[in-house]
Amino acid sequence: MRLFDGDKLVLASHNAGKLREIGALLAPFGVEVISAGDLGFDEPEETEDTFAGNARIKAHYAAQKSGLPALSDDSGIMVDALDGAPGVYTADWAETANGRDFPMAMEKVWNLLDAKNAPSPRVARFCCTFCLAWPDGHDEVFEGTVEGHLEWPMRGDLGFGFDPIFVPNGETQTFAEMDPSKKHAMSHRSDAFSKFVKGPFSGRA
Ligand SMILES: O=P(O)(O)OP(=O)(O)OP(=O)(O)OC[C@H]1O[C@@H](n2cnc3c(O)ncnc32)[C@H](O)[C@@H]1O
Ligand SMILES: [Mg+2]
Repeated sequence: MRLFDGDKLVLASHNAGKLREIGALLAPFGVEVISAGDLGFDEPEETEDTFAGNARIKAHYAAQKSGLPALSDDSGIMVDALDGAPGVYTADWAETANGRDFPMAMEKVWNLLDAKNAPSPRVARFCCTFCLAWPDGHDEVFEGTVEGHLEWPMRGDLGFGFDPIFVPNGETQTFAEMDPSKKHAMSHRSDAFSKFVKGPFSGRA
């Protein structure tokens, strides 16, 4: 049985970094991928306070509009000494009147940690929740994490978002210094993707 009619999947994200990474993860599966932006879809409001809740909003919105299965990614960074912030609100912390400013958001996180005299290592984890939604309204959710800590100053210009200050456990490079294939091997996104592959994509690689 084919899981997707025409093997076409909408990626319900407007984040170029995520689209690049999910596209690379999906590449071996022979699925035709089209992004919500390519289809001219706007971004639904992310009104939930959980990764799964917002992932569901984005995936269902794209599945309903396109009539195709849609895969969304809601993600963020949780810092232990900030009680899990910015978490679900990671993108919001970067919002300015002129668009998103991630260096500013990273500096804000670091300054808050300094203000609290948070000890080192400043433990943090990236979380990623995928939602695969079908036009008939059902969905599946897959969650992934990667543990690590934050370092300052920012290092590296690969990756996106908070990558320049996140060092995964057992590594010395930030995600932004790593070759993308190395980040793929250990990231929260690849952790969620491995569960996705064991589900709907089982046996297809
Ligand atoms: O909602 P979509 O359109 O998918 O794109 P977004 O950028 O708004 O994505 P989120 O709402 O999920 O916000 C999560 C933010 O967390 C950050 N983030 C998520 N995964 C990351 C990663 O692998 N590396 C660095 N930062 C990441 C990134 O800055 C995102 O903007
Ligand atoms: Mg978003």
